[in-house]
Amino acid sequence: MGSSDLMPGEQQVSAAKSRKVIVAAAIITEGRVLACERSAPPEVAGRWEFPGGKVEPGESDEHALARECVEELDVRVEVGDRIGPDVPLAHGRAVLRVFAVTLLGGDQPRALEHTAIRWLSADELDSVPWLPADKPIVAELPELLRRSRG
Ligand SMILES: Nc1nc2c([nH]c(=O)n2[C@H]2C[C@H](O)[C@@H](COP(=O)(O)OP(=O)(O)OP(=O)(O)O)O2)c(=O)[nH]1
Repeated sequence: MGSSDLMPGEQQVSAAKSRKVIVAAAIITEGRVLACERSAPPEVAGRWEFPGGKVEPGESDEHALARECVEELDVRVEVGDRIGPDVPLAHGRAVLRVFAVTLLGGDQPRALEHTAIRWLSADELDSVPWLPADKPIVAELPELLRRSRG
């Protein structure tokens, strides 16, 4: 059955199911968040983001996030609350979903896939060129960072 055979409500459910979710981690430690400079592809290289990637079929958001943090930064993490809304990407075919994350076991991130990584305080959030979709998430961070200073 093609999507044109579906009733309008069913089409919405079908669209939501096929929408890819990109999960990303705002890793927060002592009032700072980890920002990562993309190395590829060329159209986004040099822009800054939160580490993360696509949720694979059958995988939970939390599992995908933990997997990406190991692959990209070689760190173990505990996944906390969502930050901000789902942000539409790629003409609505994907969404960016960001979670607050903390490091486990004293692990220290290493840039295995990024050009550079940098810990930013609330006052430094505007010092890097974020990917456009990250801006509404970054706007939520000053409050969270102040609270994490303890
Ligand atoms: N990881 C990540 N991707 C983001 C952010 N903001 C944003 O617009 N994106 C976009 C860039 C990419 O088009 C897409 C994620 O692609 P990706 O290369 O990180 O993930 P992937 O799972 O396809 O790749 P990989 O980890 O398997 O190499 O989402 C962000 O903060 N973090």
